[in-house]
Amino acid sequence: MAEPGIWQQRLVEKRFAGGTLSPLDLILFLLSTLLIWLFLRKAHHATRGPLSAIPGPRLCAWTDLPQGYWKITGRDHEIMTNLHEKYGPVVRIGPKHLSYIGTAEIWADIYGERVGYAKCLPKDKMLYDLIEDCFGWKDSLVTAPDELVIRKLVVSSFSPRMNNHFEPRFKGWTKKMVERLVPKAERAEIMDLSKAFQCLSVDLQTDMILSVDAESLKTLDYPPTKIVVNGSLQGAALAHALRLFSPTIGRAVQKTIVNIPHLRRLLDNFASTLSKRIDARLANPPPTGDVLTEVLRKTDLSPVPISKEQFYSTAKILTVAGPEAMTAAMNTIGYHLFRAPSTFQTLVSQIRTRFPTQEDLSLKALSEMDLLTAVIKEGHRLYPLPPGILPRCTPKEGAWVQGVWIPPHTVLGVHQWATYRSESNFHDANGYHPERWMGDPKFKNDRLDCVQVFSAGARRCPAELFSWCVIRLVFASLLLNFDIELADEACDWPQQKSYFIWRTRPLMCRIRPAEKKAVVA
Ligand code: HEM
Repeated sequence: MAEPGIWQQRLVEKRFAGGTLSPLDLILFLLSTLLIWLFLRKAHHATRGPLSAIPGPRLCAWTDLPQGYWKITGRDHEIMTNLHEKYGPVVRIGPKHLSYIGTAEIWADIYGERVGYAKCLPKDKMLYDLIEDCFGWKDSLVTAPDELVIRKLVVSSFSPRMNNHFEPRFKGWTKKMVERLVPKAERAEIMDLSKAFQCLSVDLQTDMILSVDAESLKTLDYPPTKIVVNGSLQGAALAHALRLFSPTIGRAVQKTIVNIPHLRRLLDNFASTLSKRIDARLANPPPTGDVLTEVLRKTDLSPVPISKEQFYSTAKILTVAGPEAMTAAMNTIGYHLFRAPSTFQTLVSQIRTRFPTQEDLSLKALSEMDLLTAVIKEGHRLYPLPPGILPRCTPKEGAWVQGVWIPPHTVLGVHQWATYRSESNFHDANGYHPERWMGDPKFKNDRLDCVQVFSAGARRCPAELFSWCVIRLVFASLLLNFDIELADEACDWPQQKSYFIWRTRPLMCRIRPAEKKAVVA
């Protein structure tokens, strides 16, 4: 076949020679010129552009199709880890997409606050708008620009003072979880402990934020929120992949998916239940106060008004996103702890010695237990949420990362799974070793500060302290009251797929009353 340029030249020669250039010929000529120009531009960007020096699969420099495909497979975390092993700490995974193995400095460069231009790199709209579109959470804290006042209000609602204030409430809910598990333990049942984590998180957080009992622990089954989230994950990954390729097609597919009657009904019920709960809460302020009390109090003092829509969407996202993250965290912490008999036994004996009864558990005392802290950190490291990248976008001035100038409108981020499974950061990176967090000399070269499961900078998780308090209480309560072993059915737990967040597998465990039983007063 003749090259396109030669073919064009012939067309022009032939037509002009005969003096008969028809409108169709002219259109063909212009179209082919345009295509050639687009091709050359793409080729230049792929092979000579500013990102061309960064290694990666060749096809990725030309198109987003490979990374879109990886997202749909649910195996993005493993594929990316292999790519980093092959190409190094920075990989070009799309024409304008970069993935990094994190270090403390890289986290700060990408997610930290910057001086001189934007306060921090903005979130990539391709992903975050999708979350907003799917659930209709317009301008919530997650998608609002960073300087917005709403973030300050939410952060102050999760302050250390508020955590102390809420301690009795946290303890009340963990005790309720224990009470619900006692009959199962007495029958030595095999059960999905993940359901208990999810129910506790939903009930505790709905109570803490809206002073409403969501009643999930009553059934010990997944609440409707989980069904909606699980049902939407793969569809959202498909829409995201298509948006990378063509935002218009991606949006159209996403609209079709969310309008599938069954899913639409679930989403609508879910949205209206949440709205009704917020309305009811606003109509009847609770005497004891909750997160919303704090947000409302600060809103009154704020010089910048918060729109009703933003207020509602933020309250909704707090009651939904929180439990998902907490459940995923508790699943990985539990799974890894229960399959490490010696760590498990040591922690059990530390807890049962220090706290004779459930009532003796206290946040302060638990925060002093180094092994408990190490077990939580190691669980987070092995299955972080989200496992992939929290994508950020460089502004029109571009940005400097590790002394390298990254051009404008490049999407980049630290890949958590690849970072935490990298042997360059951790000795035996795939192994479970809580002792690496306790100064064991075997792990003296570990780069512990590259683990930032709550992210870093101005948009880091506002509920980190809260999450620590609740997770410590939950595990202390479980180990104090029950003997727990993983059931055979849990053997495929690690084969989880990730669609931005984990699609969690059941955590099947056999629970029995603790041999030296603690008193649930
Ligand atoms: C172990 C549990 C948790 C983990 C690992 C976690 C992790 C994270 C991460 C990595 C981010 C940054 C997301 C991004 O940049 O896109 C984030 C943001 C956020 N998290 Fe958490 N989170 C947890 C628990 C919670 C809980 C319990 C709540 C609410 C009650 C919560 C509310 C939020 C909100 C509202 C944001 C958005 C903040 C912003 O954009 O300014 N998280 N979280």
